[in-house]
Amino acid sequence: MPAYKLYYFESRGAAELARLILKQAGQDFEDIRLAGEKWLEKKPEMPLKAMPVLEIDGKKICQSMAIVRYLGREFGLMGSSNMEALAIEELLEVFTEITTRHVMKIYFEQDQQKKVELMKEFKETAMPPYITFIETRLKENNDGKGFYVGDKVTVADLALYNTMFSYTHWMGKEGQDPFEGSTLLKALYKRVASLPKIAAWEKVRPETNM
Ligand SMILES: N[C@@H](CCC(=O)N[C@@H](CS)C(=O)NCC(=O)O)C(=O)O
Repeated sequence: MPAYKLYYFESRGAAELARLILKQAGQDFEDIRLAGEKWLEKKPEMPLKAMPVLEIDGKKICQSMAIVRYLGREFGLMGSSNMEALAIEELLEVFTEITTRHVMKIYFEQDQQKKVELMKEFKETAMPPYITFIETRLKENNDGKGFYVGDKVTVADLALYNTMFSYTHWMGKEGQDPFEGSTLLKALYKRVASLPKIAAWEKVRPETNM
């Protein structure tokens, strides 16, 4: 097995899905969290002067979603067929779209009142079509009672858990739940959160705002 080092800031952010995959796979890795001066010292060594970066036996690889797909394939978490892999990748793209189209704008809004209004609009207008889509896909597999695809956990389930955790904590501070009423997704969230390796990680991982 190669030696893995995962470099990121002191947050879940764009690195947490990779961490979850490594944890679910039971794979040792160095979880290197850089801040301030330490980041500035290391930055020149990073391929695109940004993180996350996964170092595999000394080779530094960037781009969070490429890292996620690589780790998913490496540890058998990208489904059991090309069709399952397609559904997983489709979901990953949905989350990327939600982040770039909606979440970034809200996150960087400086005016607190405007921010809360944007969150409300996000929950009431932007999210429902995505939730309907994800629930429809989920129902196509075992009527939504198991995992997102197939009969075992994949990167799709970890991504759902990760996104739901992040949005719920972030918007929960403003009394908003973007997944309100999504019983199927909430049930899947619980199934993933109670996987022994994920539950163990959630207990010990550093608590961060994002
Ligand atoms: N497309 C890249 C984006 C990487 C990126 O922009 N990372 C941010 C943090 S999420 C960063 O390192 N910014 C540089 C800095 O803060 O100095 C990915 O998905 O990995």
